[in-house]
Amino acid sequence: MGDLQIEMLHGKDQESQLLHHPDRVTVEGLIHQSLEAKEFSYCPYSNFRVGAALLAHDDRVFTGCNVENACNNLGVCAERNAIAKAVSEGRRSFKAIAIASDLHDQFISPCGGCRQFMREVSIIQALHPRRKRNCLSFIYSVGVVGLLLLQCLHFDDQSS
Ligand SMILES: O=c1ccn([C@H]2C[C@H](O)[C@@H](CO)O2)c(=O)[nH]1
Ligand SMILES: [Zn+2]
Repeated sequence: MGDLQIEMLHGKDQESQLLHHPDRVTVEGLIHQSLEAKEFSYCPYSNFRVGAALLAHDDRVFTGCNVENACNNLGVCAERNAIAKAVSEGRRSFKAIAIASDLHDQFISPCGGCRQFMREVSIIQALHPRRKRNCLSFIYSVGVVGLLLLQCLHFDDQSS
């Protein structure tokens, strides 16, 4: 992890100035855990391993990997698994999520279903590790939650 590089993808918008930015140690730990979670990926159909590490507001980390199924549409993405684990253990408020794949020169971008899930729990900071010229770098993406999925389904008063 010594050669970790940080690239900012977004983050200059006004709302991102108000966000809590995890410190470097936290970010490195989160990325590391997403890479570990990737090792558990069950993906015999796509052979595309994904791991996610989700940082809750109380600093607990919940990991998830993609879990595929012979019945294709039952497969679950890593991000959604991590979110479901965290919510089922009482967390609803999050600081950031790291998402790792085996892609080399590109970072992974969550699918529409995961964006809808992220929208529900207001995840707006995503860390996308990628390997580039033999060193691990990642994109630090900060955005406005509504931009995860334009005009997505949401209800404003479902705080309970
Ligand atoms: O952000 C993503 C993108 C894809 N996948 C999974 C779904 C499927 O199992 C495999 C190929 O799309 O990767 C994730 O878990 N997260
Ligand atoms: Zn997804």
